[in-house]
Amino acid sequence: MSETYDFLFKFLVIGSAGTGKSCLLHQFIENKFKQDSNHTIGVEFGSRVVNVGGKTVKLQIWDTAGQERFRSVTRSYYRGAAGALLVYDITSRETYNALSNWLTDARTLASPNIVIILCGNKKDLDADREVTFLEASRFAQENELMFLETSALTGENVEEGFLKCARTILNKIDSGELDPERMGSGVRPRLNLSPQAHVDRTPPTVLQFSSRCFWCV
Ligand SMILES: Nc1nc2c(ncn2[C@@H]2O[C@H](COP(=O)(O)OP(=O)(O)OP(=O)(O)O)[C@@H](O)[C@H]2O)c(=O)[nH]1
Repeated sequence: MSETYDFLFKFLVIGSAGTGKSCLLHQFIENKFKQDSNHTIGVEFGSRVVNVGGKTVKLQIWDTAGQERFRSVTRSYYRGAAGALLVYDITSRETYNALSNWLTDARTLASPNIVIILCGNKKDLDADREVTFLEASRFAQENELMFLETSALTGENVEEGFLKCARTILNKIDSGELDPERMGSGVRPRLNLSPQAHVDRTPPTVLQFSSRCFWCV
């Protein structure tokens, strides 16, 4: 018997190299810390079905490489994303300073209405902190972003980050602000899932320089 989900959301994980994007995705999908994480080459992909506000939502998550040399490849995956985790490392001011550029890319290449949650990752390394919670929350407020500090290592706030973003998108659909039928909305309503839908967790997969995703055509 096939099952259905209410919505399919396209998500991005973006931010500078080494901020912990792949580890956040891995923690969200596999529920454990990814040991020996290497730089992402191009993009990786993972998915998980979640229940948010009484709705079943499949999140299709594209984890992009942070290194500059992959920028042209990763940019081609932005189009049609409904939500994004914008990640910096609380122990690296350099990654925080780069946020404006990432934000511009997301709003230009994905959609001006993309729902973005700012994640200050490596919260467990508080002793090495270079960015305060207060300044990052101000940045978030000024740029209309949600904000959380996360730790892919301990799992703190990781689930919350993805779910908060999904919940906000659902609220926009409910209020009529986001039309899921519109091309490029990053949302697809009611599609059939495989029979194992209730446990569907696609582990992160490396998609090196693959052709464009189906959302982008
Ligand atoms: N202490 C701590 N280390 C982390 C955390 N998240 C990631 N790391 C470490 O940070 C390094 C980079 O993590 P990745 O997930 O590969 O970073 P990335 O952002 O995907 O990097 P790129 O693929 O190059 O863009 C690795 O050594 C991880 O072990 C965290 O929450 N806490």
